[in-house]
Amino acid sequence: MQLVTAAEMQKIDNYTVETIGMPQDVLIERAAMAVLEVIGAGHFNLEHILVLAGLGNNGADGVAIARLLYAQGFNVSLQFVGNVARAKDTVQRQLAIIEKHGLVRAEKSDFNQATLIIDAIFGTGLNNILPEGLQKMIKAANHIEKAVIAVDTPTGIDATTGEVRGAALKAHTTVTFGYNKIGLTQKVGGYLSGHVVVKDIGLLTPADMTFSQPERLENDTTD
Ligand SMILES: NC(=O)C1=CN([C@@H]2O[C@H](COP(=O)(O)OP(=O)(O)OC[C@H]3O[C@@H](n4cnc5c(N)ncnc54)[C@H](OP(=O)(O)O)[C@@H]3O)[C@@H](O)[C@H]2O)[C@H](O)CC1
Ligand SMILES: [K+]
Repeated sequence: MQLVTAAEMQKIDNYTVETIGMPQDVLIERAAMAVLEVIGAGHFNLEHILVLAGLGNNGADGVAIARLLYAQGFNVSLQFVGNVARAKDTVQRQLAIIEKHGLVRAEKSDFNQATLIIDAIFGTGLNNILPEGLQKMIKAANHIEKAVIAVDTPTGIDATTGEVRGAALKAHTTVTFGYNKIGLTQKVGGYLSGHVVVKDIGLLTPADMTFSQPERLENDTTD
């Protein structure tokens, strides 16, 4: 199994979009469908699903997940985390589409009401310590021990090192795209990621790609 850094994953993303010509929105849709497969696998109480979406492509995945759940008749709430005006265009497009589906974003959510939280706040683009307010929200969410499915990475975990950037959501399951990330297998990231499911969403890897970590053989037990 090949483990990758955040930068290596972003290089593969960019190659797939820029060189291969796969539209980003298609990758976002496939990422969302991959998470729905895990949500629907029967291990979670789906009575009230709360999706937390951030301002980057991780958030775009989250809004698409909320839309797919809503379209299938689930009781789903969507809370945007951050300043919508600063959101990437991928997120803006997803928000416009979900609005036309009739789903109105929640301004504030009571985590206690949710039976499952979908963490789509930050993924491999995390590049700094989390804002204070978000750290508080994450610590409160961890305290009530709700079931959390993390999209790509648990928010607050550095995808390359596994270190915590101020605070990090504890996930029951992490659905990560393309390759597993080094940060989901070591340090606190190895613990907070929970059960990691790697999903293929159609990413192509450049033939000349070099990785910082050697590929581990499937039954390789070395740490
Ligand atoms: N692998 C793939 O092909 C696909 C991945 N997808 C998803 O995309 C994310 C990565 O998306 P990205 O937009 O690069 O980053 P994030 O969504 O993780 O972060 C969003 C932006 O937030 C800003 N940021 C980062 N850290 C902080 C912080 N500590 N506090 C505040 N803001 C922060 C940062 O913006 P800057 O302007 O600061 O650079 C980030 O850009 C990946 O994880 C997948 O979920 C695709 O959707 C599907 C294909
Ligand atoms: K996330």
